[in-house]
Amino acid sequence: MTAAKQSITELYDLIQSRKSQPVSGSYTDYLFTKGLDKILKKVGEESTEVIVAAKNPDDAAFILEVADLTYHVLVLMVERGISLDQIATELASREGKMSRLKERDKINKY
Ligand SMILES: N=c1c2ncn([C@@H]3O[C@H](COP(=O)(O)OP(=O)(O)OP(=O)(O)O)[C@@H](O)[C@H]3O)c2ncn1[C@@H]1O[C@H](COP(=O)(O)O)[C@@H](O)[C@H]1O
Repeated sequence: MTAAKQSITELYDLIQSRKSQPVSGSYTDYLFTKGLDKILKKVGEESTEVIVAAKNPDDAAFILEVADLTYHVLVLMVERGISLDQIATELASREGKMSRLKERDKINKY
């Protein structure tokens, strides 16, 4: 497993454990206690921050905002009971579909 895959999986598992075994004072626990609307608000805010940072040449700021958004999306997935494997399966199912669509577009051009 690559470092990126491993760290996302580990973070997802940690977030999931915060849901099943709440740790008082934990930010993740705070989000789960507040509930879905609060998590959605954070995902919205963090998405906007990613958009703003992407327009700035400062890579460090952009990376920080993408990391914040990633964390909050993982919290949202755990809240909704969606696993990383379910997302991976959906992405994998597009592989063939996307190349078929590209082929169809090529054919339609001529
Ligand atoms: N990756 C993160 C992470 N990214 C961002 N954040 C928190 O997200 C918040 C975003 O900052 P904001 O200023 O937007 O929000 P805020 O004003 O602090 O809070 P709000 O009142 O707006 O909700 C900060 O408090 C960050 O600490 C995170 N909090 C936790 N994690 C990871 O989650 C794991 C579990 O953390 P705890 O649940 O806190 O133990 C740890 O390993 C952390 O690495």
